[in-house]
Amino acid sequence: MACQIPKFFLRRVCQPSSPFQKLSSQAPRSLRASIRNSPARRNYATGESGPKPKPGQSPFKIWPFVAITLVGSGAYMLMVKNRTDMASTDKQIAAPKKDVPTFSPDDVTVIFVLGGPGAGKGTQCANLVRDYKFTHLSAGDLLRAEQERPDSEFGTLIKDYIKDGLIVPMEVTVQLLENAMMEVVQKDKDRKGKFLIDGFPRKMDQALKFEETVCPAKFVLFFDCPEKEMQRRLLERGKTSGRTDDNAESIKKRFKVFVETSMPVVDYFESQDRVVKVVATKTPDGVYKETRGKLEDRLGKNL
Ligand SMILES: Nc1ncnc2c1ncn2[C@@H]1O[C@H](COP(=O)(O)OP(=O)(O)OP(=O)(O)O)[C@@H](O)[C@H]1O
Ligand SMILES: O=c1ccn([C@@H]2O[C@H](COP(=O)(O)O)[C@@H](O)[C@H]2O)c(=O)[nH]1
Repeated sequence: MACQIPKFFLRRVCQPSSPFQKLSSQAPRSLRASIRNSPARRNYATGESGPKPKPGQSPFKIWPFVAITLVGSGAYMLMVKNRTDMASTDKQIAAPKKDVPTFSPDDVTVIFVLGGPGAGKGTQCANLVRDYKFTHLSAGDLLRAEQERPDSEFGTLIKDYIKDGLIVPMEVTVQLLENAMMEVVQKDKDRKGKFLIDGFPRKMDQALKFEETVCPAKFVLFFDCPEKEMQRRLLERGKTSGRTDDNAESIKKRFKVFVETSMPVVDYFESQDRVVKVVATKTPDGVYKETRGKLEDRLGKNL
């Protein structure tokens, strides 16, 4: 079970190092030496200097220490109480945890579509929409649309994350996906219930959150393509796409995030036998043939 540590405590305790730790370990030797050898330090460390006590008088005056300790403890307890109250207020503000996902997997089919940047996810999703009446929801497209929405409070944040190929905090993306699914389910009776969620989940927290609160997925459709080919495709696409992340520098960052953050998600689903893998190096038609065949095998008449 996860350890329940109050957030304020974590924030304080998990700082990598205090300024003082940094100072003592990273400061130049001369500065460190001058701290070690200061007169104040010598005084407490050796007891060599200072006035001598009278006979029968304790060398230490104890009351100032007792007073400082009592005042200090009182202040600390007050601070802890204050922070605890703040933490419980946070909990009241946070959205209530849902007990069940919004959509049941009995009514709604969700297939996550993953693969590196430029592997051909969008291209193959378009084919599947045409032939099997899936609804295609690209997490990247939804984020780009939200970024452009005039009243969005997340516009700038999304813009910065996308440019650097980073994963936008999951709450934003999961909510955008849930809203889009709800809209389709409520409006379009024909298409209700069959979703290709493209380019998502790219990070474990997204995967867990989505399956817990929105809908458990059937499996991941994974397009496997080497970086060299993906880079070639993206640079070609970059000539006309207008995307701020289809350039050599952003592509490099996106590949790194894909390997370090998104591949563990594929491994997680693989460990549950929930990955359908397609080789994505052939022509678009060749890739589609394999995709179709494997989906028919897996879904049968539900495709
Ligand atoms: N099998 C393929 N062979 C060659 N080019 C392809 C193939 N599939 C897609 N492409 C081209 O590569 C580019 C990237 O394809 P696509 O947009 O489908 O990839 P993606 O995985 O959705 O990318 P991203 O994750 O960046 O959104 C496009 O210009 C597309 O036309
Ligand atoms: O779940 C997601 C999906 C995407 N992003 C960000 O969007 C860009 C572009 O995604 P594409 O799928 O290539 O259109 C991606 O690099 C991320 O920065 C995200 O944050 N979370």
